Amino acid sequence: MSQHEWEAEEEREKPFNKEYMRRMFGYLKPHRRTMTFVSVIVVVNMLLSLAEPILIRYAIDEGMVARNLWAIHIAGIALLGLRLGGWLLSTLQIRLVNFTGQRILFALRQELFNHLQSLSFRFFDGRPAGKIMSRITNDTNAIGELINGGLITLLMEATHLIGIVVILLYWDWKLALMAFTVLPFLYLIVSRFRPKIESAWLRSRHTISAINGNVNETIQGIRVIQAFSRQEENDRRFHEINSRNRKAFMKAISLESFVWPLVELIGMIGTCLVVWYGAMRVINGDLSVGFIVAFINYLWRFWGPLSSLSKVYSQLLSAMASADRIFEILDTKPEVRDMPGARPLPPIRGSVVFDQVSFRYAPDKPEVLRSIQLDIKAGQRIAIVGPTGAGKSTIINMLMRFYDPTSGRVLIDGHDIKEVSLASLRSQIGIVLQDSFIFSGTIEENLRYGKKDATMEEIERAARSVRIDRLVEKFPDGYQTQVEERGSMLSVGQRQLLAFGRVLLADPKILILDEATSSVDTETEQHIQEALNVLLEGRTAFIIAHRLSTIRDADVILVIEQGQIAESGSHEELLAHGGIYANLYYNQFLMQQSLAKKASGT
Ligand SMILES: Nc1ncnc2c1ncn2[C@@H]1O[C@H](COP(=O)(O)OP(=O)(O)OP(=O)(O)O)[C@@H](O)[C@H]1O
Repeated sequence: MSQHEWEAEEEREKPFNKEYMRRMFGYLKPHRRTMTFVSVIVVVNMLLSLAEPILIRYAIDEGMVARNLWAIHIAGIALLGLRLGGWLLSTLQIRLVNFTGQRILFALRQELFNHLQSLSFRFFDGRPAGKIMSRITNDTNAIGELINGGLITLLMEATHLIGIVVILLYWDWKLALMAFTVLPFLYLIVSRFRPKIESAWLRSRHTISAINGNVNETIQGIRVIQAFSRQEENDRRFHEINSRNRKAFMKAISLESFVWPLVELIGMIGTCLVVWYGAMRVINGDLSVGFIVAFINYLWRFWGPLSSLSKVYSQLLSAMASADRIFEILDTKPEVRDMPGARPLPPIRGSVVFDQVSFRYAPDKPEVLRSIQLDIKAGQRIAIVGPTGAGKSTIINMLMRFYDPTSGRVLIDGHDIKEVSLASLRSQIGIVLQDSFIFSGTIEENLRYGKKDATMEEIERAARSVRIDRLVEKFPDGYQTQVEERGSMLSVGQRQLLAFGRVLLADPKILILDEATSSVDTETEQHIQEALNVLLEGRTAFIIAHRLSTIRDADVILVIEQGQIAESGSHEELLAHGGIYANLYYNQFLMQQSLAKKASGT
């Protein structure tokens, strides 16, 4: 799915979906008892609140009109009691609902995060990271809010409405129907404007995520932006998105400021009708003053729940869209996973066979690897060379089982890697990528990534072997030095050395290395070369090679072109063959080396 298709997908609002509702309720199941208790509290609280106008009626008719001071005292104390009871129940209700909501949110976020980590690379291909992140934060919040606030509001306001309607009809159905004559108008207005208000808010939310995305990209790419002096152009783009957000917000507010007061006005008309007709009946002696005051009090309480319920409905639809996105992730099964009954891969020596391996990234994409046949002995060093996009990294992806071949098999020490457990496979293969990913934390923690239970002695030994001990000594905090996110305080060469240390600690039998193309100073280059020799010692190594020295030292050089092994053999054999490699060597590698020599002045 392309980014544009993806964004279009995110824009859609989802209709009510029973299945999603059932699944969302599933998260309430472990809290069934608490929620039942909360429901009882909500209903009791509503009943207490519904009793208030009855007491007011009593105070007026039996107290003020009948001039009975006791009735006024009783009503006053009872009203105070009701409010106190209501306060206690509300405190309990708010605490219980919010705590439960947080627990559900916690579980949902945790489930999503765990699942995300298990998903195969294919899932992440073409899905922008920002969007995935917003699912973990915003979408879980939307569901949490619905469960938290929405469902309780629904229960509370529905009880309220039903209670009021029953009381009003029971007390005086004619007067009640007179007040309800405005309901169809209210319905018309709300149903006409609510979708407009909602879509304005939706636009406002989407433009806010576009703003976030833009700021994020600017921070990530600030070096390139400043190097290319793109600030003005970026300002212009940001201004455009920012204006879209302002406009969407203003539209939403304009609509709201028009609609909700109008709803109140119409409700007021209903109340006025009751006041007018009711007052006449009071004058006629048909109704008491207390009755009409209490009746009007109920009517005041009637319009509030109506608009709350309409908002809950919007909340429900937006939670549906969030549920759709969250369940899409939760329902995606990792493509690459352990087969039923997968055995652990026993400790390996490191021989690798590619048996007619072909691969395409998606069914509608062309084949990226075509019938790759390879037979590598344990301990051999393989340099993979070839033009960009030839399929070098894809070969590595097959070996790590980041993707499964479309056809063919990969065997390690004779074991088909599809039949062994992923954890046992990957723990025996080490990988160092071009731009080594360094996590925020200390240098020690980053090294320990290779072996959780490594002793400090092992860590120091590994650091010495890959020459990062000198770097560590330079920092006052030594191994406890905090490296920022992505290791931004370290140079490219230092990051590479740290990644070497990490892999060395893991001590894998097979090593995959994507050599950095960026040039580093001669001293670091020398450190890297020395560290590399230590690292490669006694391991089968696959190196996507850019350095002439690595290529020349390799036991086998694989020349990949358009997803096929175009040539393979040792440096001397391939030069003698006079094919693609010989051409590459004379035209590219030798030139690179002489340029590098010139640059370093040697
Ligand atoms: N995740 C992916 N989804 C779809 N196509 C991909 C994906 N990764 C790579 N490709 C395509 O597969 C082909 C081989 O890519 P690969 O990364 O293996 O090339 P490479 O030889 O390692 O290139 P480079 O030297 O530039 O890193 C390319 O045409 C590339 O566009």
